[in-house]
Amino acid sequence: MIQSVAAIVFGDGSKESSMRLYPLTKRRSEGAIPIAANYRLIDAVISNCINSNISKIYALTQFNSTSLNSHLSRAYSGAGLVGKQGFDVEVIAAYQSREDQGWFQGTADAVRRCLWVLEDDHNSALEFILLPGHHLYKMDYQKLLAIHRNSNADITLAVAPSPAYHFRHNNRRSSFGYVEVNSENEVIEFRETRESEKMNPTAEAEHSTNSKNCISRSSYRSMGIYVIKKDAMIKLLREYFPRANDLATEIIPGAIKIGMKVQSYIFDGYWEDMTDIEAFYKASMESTRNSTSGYNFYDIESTLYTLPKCLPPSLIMDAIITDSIIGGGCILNSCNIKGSVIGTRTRIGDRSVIEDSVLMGADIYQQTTYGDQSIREEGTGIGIPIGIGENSYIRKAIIDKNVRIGKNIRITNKDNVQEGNREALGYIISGGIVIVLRNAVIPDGSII
Ligand SMILES: Nc1ncnc2c1ncn2[C@@H]1O[C@H](COP(=O)(O)OP(=O)(O)O[C@H]2O[C@H](CO)[C@@H](O)[C@H](O)[C@H]2O)[C@@H](O)[C@H]1O
Repeated sequence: MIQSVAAIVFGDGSKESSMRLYPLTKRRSEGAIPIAANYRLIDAVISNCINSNISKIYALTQFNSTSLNSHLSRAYSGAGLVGKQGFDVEVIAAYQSREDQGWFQGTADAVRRCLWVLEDDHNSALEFILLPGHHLYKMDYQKLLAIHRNSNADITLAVAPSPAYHFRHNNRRSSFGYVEVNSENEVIEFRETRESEKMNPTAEAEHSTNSKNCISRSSYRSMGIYVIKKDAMIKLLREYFPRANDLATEIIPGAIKIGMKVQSYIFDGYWEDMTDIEAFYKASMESTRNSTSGYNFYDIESTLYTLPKCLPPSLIMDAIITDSIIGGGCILNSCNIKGSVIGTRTRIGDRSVIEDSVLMGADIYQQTTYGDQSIREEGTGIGIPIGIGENSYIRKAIIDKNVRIGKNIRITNKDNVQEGNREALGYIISGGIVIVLRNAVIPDGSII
């Protein structure tokens, strides 16, 4: 068990960052979003820590954190639950004190205000690995740590290739870190680009190859993953930049400026940073295919851990299912499911068709009163049980948890709307994908 390093996982800090995956983040933080039927996004980064033998993990949580805190403490506290002894996930929920008033103002402020925990005598960590809690990727952090130690860096950033690709395919994201490195992969420039800065991708790509000052410079995207020496972290946060709130916009560029050694670790594996609904939808669709691209949920070398659930096996009656993943405890009648993710405890009625969709399932099995057929009123939501009713058709949609969808409905984005807020009706359209809100009721016969 490696004790000299501890992980700090960022839960979700602000209203702004939570808007990226809205409405999935309406009542939960990004890391608590269900993925691939059985898991939560944060399971990927916690599992990376466990599989990299990093035994001490702090999770800093703040915004909409109830379900994240609950998941982390039930799945990973007390060690034994995921079958791994000696690992400890400690949730540090945002707090206020006599000295520290107000909420955490950003990633740097959050870490600074937890330094008293991180500096505690029983904490033997000499390095911290700082990790966003909602990215989907598999990384052996020991490789990152080896680069950090071998280069004797104060800070090491994990970076991904192809910034130009990122610009083309992800122009909706609010910010990202642009990293330029020399031939030794030492970071010589780090710039956080906000949405307001209109950056021309072609010009950026050229800049990286035509740069005059360096013989060889390459540009990368920061993954928001940093290893920092404990001493450097304390000095940066307390002495050099005591008022800085953000690691990416203030601390990392500041460290380079004052001459600290900032190294890069180039990661070329699958990485999805879930910057918007389309990215989440794409990653979910990839999970239904047994291809080499995308996140490998079936890799026995690096298990994806989560909260073990006591669920019965899925009951599949006369259903036709292709290219899909089905979570535990589902009840699937004579339905047709294609290219979809079906979350735990999903119930689908006869003759319904689900295509290219993500169903997040339910927290409970239907109780008789609310879903009672005898009190059902046609054309209203009254009496509709949790799940998908009979003879319904859903295509290219994300159905959040505990949704009650009636019979004879169609959710296909029939008017091909790209962006639309219909929260009052129980759904939002983002990037052409219909997202039905958690706990929403879609009455019989609805057409979306
Ligand atoms: N007070 C707080 N408490 C707990 N958690 C908090 C927090 N404030 C923020 N977080 C969380 O910390 C992570 C980093 O969030 P930021 O909003 O600072 O950066 P962003 O994700 O835009 O970009 C970052 O990640 C991209 C890659 O996705 C990089 O390119 C870029 O340089 C980097 O800033 C997110 O998981 C966020 O939810």
